[in-house]
Amino acid sequence: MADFSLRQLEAIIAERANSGETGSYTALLKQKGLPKVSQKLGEEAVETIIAALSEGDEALTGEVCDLLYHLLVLLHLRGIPLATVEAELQRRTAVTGLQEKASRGA
Ligand SMILES: N=c1c2ncn([C@@H]3O[C@H](COP(=O)(O)OP(=O)(O)OP(=O)(O)O)[C@@H](O)[C@H]3O)c2ncn1[C@@H]1O[C@H](COP(=O)(O)O)[C@@H](O)[C@H]1O
Repeated sequence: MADFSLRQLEAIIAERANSGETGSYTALLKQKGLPKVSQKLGEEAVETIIAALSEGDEALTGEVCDLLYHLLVLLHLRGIPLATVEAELQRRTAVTGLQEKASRGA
């Protein structure tokens, strides 16, 4: 269990999204399309914020799982591999967050 990674969940999502199985929530989400997945991601983000501010660790962990799952489904629908996100995060480790913000001209 400790070895489980987001890469493995990404692979499960890809397999289930393309399965077309009626019992698959991932396949159902894919069928409903990017607007529905984006809406769900927003809902899960709000639920995560509420849990962070007013609920216990177990509830917050559950909401973070829902959030990460829907984020991975969104990336799948947009055709962006998790490896691309990881590569960008790795690139950003070369600078501090404030330096990165300044480089964007913000
Ligand atoms: N990690 C998840 C995961 N996290 C959350 N969810 C689903 O996300 C939904 C969020 O709950 P909500 O109450 O907000 O949504 P809802 O009311 O069901 O949906 P709406 O009516 O709002 O559209 C629930 O149906 C959860 O089951 C997930 N569904 C699937 N996975 C993973 O994806 C794999 C494949 O799932 P299937 O595609 O269903 O086989 C599973 O084995 C899991 O590993």
